[in-house]
Amino acid sequence: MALKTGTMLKNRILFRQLFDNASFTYTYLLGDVNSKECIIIDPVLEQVKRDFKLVNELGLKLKFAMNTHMHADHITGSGYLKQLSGCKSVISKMSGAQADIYLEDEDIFSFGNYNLKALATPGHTNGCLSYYFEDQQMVFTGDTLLIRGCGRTDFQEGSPEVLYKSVHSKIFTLPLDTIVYPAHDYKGVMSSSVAEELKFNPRLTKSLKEFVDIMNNLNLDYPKQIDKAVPANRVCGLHDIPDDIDIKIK
Ligand SMILES: N[C@@H](CCC(=O)N[C@@H](CSS)C(=O)NCC(=O)O)C(=O)O
Ligand SMILES: [Fe+2]
Repeated sequence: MALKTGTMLKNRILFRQLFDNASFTYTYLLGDVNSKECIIIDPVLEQVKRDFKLVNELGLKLKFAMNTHMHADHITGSGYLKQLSGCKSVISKMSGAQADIYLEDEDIFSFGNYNLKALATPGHTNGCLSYYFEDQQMVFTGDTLLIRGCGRTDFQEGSPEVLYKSVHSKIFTLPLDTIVYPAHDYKGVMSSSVAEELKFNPRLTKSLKEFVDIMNNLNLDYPKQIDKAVPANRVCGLHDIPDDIDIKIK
């Protein structure tokens, strides 16, 4: 039986930050307590059953499974969530990935009584979007802006110059107390703020020239799942996963 929620604080948003400890990915659940509509941002395939169980326990109805970009390090849970819930999948038009709904810069989308705005923030990939939730002073930055870091720019059409411009023009211009929720953190930090990143981000506080130099010398290994994740994510992740199949990527 679904939990009864929202009896005291009618306008409070239902918000959960969920974690996948294999890929260090944060998945976000946002729900409208009144209408019961909810969305999920950046679901991970291996965690779909956990996330969908939570949606049901909270008495919510999933409207959109959204991605901030075509991920390279994990397979999105969008396809499987579609299969389980009948929700629509959402990604940017520029991502080159299949989805039911495509967003572009400044597009507004809603769940329940709430609106979010898509901000085109390319640089990590061409199709990176950040999702700005002005009403709750939140921004979901995907891999564009990480906490004290940023997405790498050495594959998937990455460009340090483009990423620098995206962050400075689209994220750092948001109200200073906007809370930044990234797609990953590798050090256990869960959120930041625009003010904090403007002051302490060791990459993006530098000049463009210094930033480009840093990004061109990160020398990171490619994500372990890249060869499976990108082709799967191009078709909205995997669908129809039977119960007896171990969906963990070896
Ligand atoms: N070791 C991980 C991949 C780590 C990684 O490359 N992370 C990406 C975001 S996922 S596309 C990134 O942009 N990192 C930036 C950084 O500075 O770490 C794996 O094998 O999956
Ligand atoms: Fe990424």
